[in-house]
Amino acid sequence: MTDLLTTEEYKAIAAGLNLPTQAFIDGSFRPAKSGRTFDTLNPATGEVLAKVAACGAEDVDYAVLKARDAFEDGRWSRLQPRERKEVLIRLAKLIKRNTRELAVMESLDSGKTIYDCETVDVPETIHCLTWHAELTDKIYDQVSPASDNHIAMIVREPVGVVGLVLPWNFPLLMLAWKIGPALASGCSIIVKPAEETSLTALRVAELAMEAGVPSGVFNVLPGSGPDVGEPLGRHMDVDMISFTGSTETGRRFLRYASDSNLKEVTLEMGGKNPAIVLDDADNVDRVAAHIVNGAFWNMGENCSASSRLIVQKGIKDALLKRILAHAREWPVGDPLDPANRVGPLVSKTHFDKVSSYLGKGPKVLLGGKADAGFVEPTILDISDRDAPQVREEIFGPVLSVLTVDNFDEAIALANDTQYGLAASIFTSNAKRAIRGARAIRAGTVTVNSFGEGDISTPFGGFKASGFGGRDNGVQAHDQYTQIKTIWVDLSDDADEAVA
Ligand SMILES: NC(=O)C1=CN([C@@H]2O[C@H](COP(=O)(O)OP(=O)(O)OC[C@H]3O[C@@H](n4cnc5c(N)ncnc54)[C@H](O)[C@@H]3O)[C@@H](O)[C@H]2O)C=CC1
Ligand code: BAL
Repeated sequence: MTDLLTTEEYKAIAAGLNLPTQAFIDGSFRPAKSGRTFDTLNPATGEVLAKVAACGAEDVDYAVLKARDAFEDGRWSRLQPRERKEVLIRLAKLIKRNTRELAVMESLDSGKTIYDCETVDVPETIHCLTWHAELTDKIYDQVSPASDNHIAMIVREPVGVVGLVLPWNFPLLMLAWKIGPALASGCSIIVKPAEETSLTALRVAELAMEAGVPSGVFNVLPGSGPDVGEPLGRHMDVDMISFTGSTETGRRFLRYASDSNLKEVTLEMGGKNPAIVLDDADNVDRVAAHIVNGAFWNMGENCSASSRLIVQKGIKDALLKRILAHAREWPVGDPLDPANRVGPLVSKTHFDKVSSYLGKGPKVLLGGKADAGFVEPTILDISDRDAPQVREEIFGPVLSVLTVDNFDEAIALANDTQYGLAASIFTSNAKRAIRGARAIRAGTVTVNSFGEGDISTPFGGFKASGFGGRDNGVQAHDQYTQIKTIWVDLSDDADEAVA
């Protein structure tokens, strides 16, 4: 980890940034064909950071054409895996060399704290790209035991032209989660960043060219969901979409695919993630620190945020006391001040949505205030299990506390949601921990901790949280490859037939 700078030093870097604002297609920056732009704002100040190209269907068509050309002529898709690996490792190194610039750009554009950008987002982006690069030449094809008279090879081939549709909560890291395995697999990509946060994806595309990714392989189209996401989702020459965002928009991508060419679709969507704390949990202070981190990290703008604390009544008072103490240690304020852990929410629209859940109904144990884009870490004690704060994904720093009598009730409540992305369970009883982890219907369950795992472990959801594949892990490469079976007849008859 690099040493953090002072706020003044970060502001000086911010003032000197050269922000990328145009679309990146076929190896160069260019304006939208319509000439239109949109304002991207700094959520901490509300000021316009830059005017970014507002792409549309004609830009999508052009980028798909270029990505298809690149894919078919093999300039990337048919390189030796070892060669792709070397280029991607160079890209990871270039990102590392530009850590400070990317961290500040990310913080300005999204409101994420510079502390998180420098210590998590940029380093994890580098780690993710390096990991997938290293995997490129270590994945083997298979030979089936089907028949002595044949060789039946099961080979992986890149899917083709893929659209990567990104959210705004981890702009760089979600970019890395998708471009890492997509590029390693040999696909050509069209990235559609969230309109709130286009800048770092554009800068990474430029760095990818510098690293040696050939033109046409890595394209970035900033613009709105309806203007860019929908034409990409409906395009007849896009082979696959990998999406992260809301469940509502995820459903749309399934419709786009079924209305067009039945492209493959993988969806990583929302969550209403439970953290269960049983009476026998060890080290209440440590549990409290995990709960607070799970709920408030990244302003709660996290699909796997622990947004429902399900606590057994015997431990509730002691736990809440420690949770309140930890939560008070999360300073809110200027995201370029490295002491702050909570910055502004990403946009006015999102701030209004999160604010609408505060102050109505449930008992407020902490926080509850929202002002000028910033929302205080808020803890609500709730008895109504159908309250919107219990049912809906708030995607802000709001923790809902629900009290239960026993283990079975806790598991039932944990599963009483349309979502199934992540969960945690805190207990000193190993059998209950495993039984609970198996019983919770979620893609990732952490025991006695909060976390999303590691780049080596697959990430995705059950139920309305996920569809069609996993990010991360070796399994991420499954998304971006097709399996083909090739039969070779070895029998003498076959030779005679050929002769
Ligand atoms: N699972 C996750 O990581 C995320 C979940 N969310 C949830 O979604 C809620 C709404 O946030 P949004 O930014 O509106 O999410 P969203 O799902 O609408 O946006 C995600 C991406 O989809 C694109 N998109 C939006 N509408 C589209 C359309 N009609 N066709 C094609 N593409 C489209 C957006 O431009 C963006 O790139 C949040 O409050 C949160 O609850 C939001 C972002 C990430
Ligand atoms: N937490 C990483 C995935 C997401 O929030 O979308």
